[in-house]
Amino acid sequence: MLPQISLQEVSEVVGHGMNCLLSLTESYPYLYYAGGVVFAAIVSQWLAERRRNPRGLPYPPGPRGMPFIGAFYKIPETKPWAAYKEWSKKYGDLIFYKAMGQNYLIVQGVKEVNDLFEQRSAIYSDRPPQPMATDLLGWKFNLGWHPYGPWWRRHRKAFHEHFNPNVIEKYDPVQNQEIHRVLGKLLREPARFNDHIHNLLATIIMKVMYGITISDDHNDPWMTTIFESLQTIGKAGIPGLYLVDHIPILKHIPSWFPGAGFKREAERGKKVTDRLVMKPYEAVKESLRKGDAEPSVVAALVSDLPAENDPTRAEEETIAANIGAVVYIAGADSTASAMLACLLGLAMNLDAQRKAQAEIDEYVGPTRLPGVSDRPSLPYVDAIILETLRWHQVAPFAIAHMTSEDDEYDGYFIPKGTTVIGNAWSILHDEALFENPSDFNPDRYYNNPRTLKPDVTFGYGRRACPGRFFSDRNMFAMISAILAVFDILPPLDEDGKPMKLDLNPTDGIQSYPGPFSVRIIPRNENAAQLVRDLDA
Ligand code: HEM
Repeated sequence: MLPQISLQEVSEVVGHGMNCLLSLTESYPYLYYAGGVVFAAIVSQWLAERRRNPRGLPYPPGPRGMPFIGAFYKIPETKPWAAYKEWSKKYGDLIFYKAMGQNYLIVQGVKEVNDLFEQRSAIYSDRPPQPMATDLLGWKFNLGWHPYGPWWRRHRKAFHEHFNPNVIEKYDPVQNQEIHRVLGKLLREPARFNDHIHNLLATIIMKVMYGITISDDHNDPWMTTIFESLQTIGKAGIPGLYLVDHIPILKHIPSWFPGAGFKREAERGKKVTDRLVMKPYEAVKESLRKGDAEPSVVAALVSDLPAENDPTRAEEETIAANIGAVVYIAGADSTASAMLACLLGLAMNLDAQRKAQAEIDEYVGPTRLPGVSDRPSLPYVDAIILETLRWHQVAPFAIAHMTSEDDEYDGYFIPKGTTVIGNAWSILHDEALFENPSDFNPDRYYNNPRTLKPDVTFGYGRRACPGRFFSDRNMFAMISAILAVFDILPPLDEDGKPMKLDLNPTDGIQSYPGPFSVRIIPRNENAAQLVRDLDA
């Protein structure tokens, strides 16, 4: 998934951007020409769409807005997933609008999601171009932003070989070792649970991918590079915030050119991206040369590379390095966000917690932790995972898809190049499908196969998250282990009464539960001793 940046921030950036643009046009008249190019592009897009839609089919319903800027100013700033759900009362489950010359389609019904993303996946699997992020800042490595085509397919295949459900069992030893460590940390420093959970996922992924152990130290050099690169991509990760996203030809202007601040910004950021992708990759290659490499995905990819003189070698090396970097970027914080939501939900529903603990006590007993092999006997823990993924959307809008052909659906015209956004939140909070959808209630999934599973939380069609099996296995191992030895309780107020908790998810491409605290307390002395023994 992606770094967190809220729409509030986006709108501040855009507002600031507009002011800057106005002052820039005074200093750099070529921006008037750029404005002219945008204007011409909008007009030619309009003419082309009329030509390609000879029967004059309407667009799906939606806010129409003002000439040229379209409905840009109507795009909801906070909790847009809930705002779009409100819009559906007026427009239905398919909402279309134009903003700054770009077409947007919001899809928020089970049927529409299935009809478009799944049944027509051949034309609903592209991504909107983001020249600032991919070409200039070097985030081309991220398969999540690759255009739909052969290069994406080769990355996805390489990824799948190492993360499909039949092979991920091999990562269990790393996962379990790190879970034992984190239980020890939760016992010693329960108030820092947020840091521990983030660090746990980062550690598992760096070990699995590169065989690299990161330290708990905030200055760990690997973590510093990752953090810096997330900062550089924060703004550029939002498609359309930079002029160059609208006029890609601007990427060729030299960085010394007046007004080309974005090019200088990109040059600095690109160096960080190169470090992110190449440094750990080179470290693995070096360890392989010296013969002391830890087993890891990247070590396996490097070992499988074609011979030095093979013409495909360079491309295969790029794919190996790219896969290494993308797993951290896509996998660490997303799973951490879901894990934190789970802890919060459990603290809000002690009854659910007791049911899961009773199940664990009965089938696993007090002398060991549950493992993935116990899963068939622990259906309530499974219900907790499903409910967590339904209740809190880590990526409420997934990553935007784009149509690669014109389409007709239900009597409407959907042009090629439309940005298509699935609203998983709206589906998974539909009162017609889920009673009291804002409640964290795993009972709705317990022994109830008819309840809609939260699959859309992992995205759609051919672009659906390829890391979901790994993440699911991590979540089961972590949640069952935590529940076996700890109670997760709400904080107490001054009078010693449990405080009310709330999910209050953050805005952004990637969403986290709002700041909260819980008390994490060993269930009994036996459980505390088990944690100490495992962490020794
Ligand atoms: C709870 C955890 C996770 C959630 C909720 C999640 C969710 C998502 C979503 C919504 C997408 C976009 C799908 C679309 O565009 O339709 C996605 C893409 C992706 N995810 Fe995950 N993810 C999680 C964990 C992971 C993990 C652990 C990995 C790596 C091991 C991973 C790797 C990826 C990759 C590589 C993509 C891009 C796929 C493509 O564009 O073809 N994710 N994820």
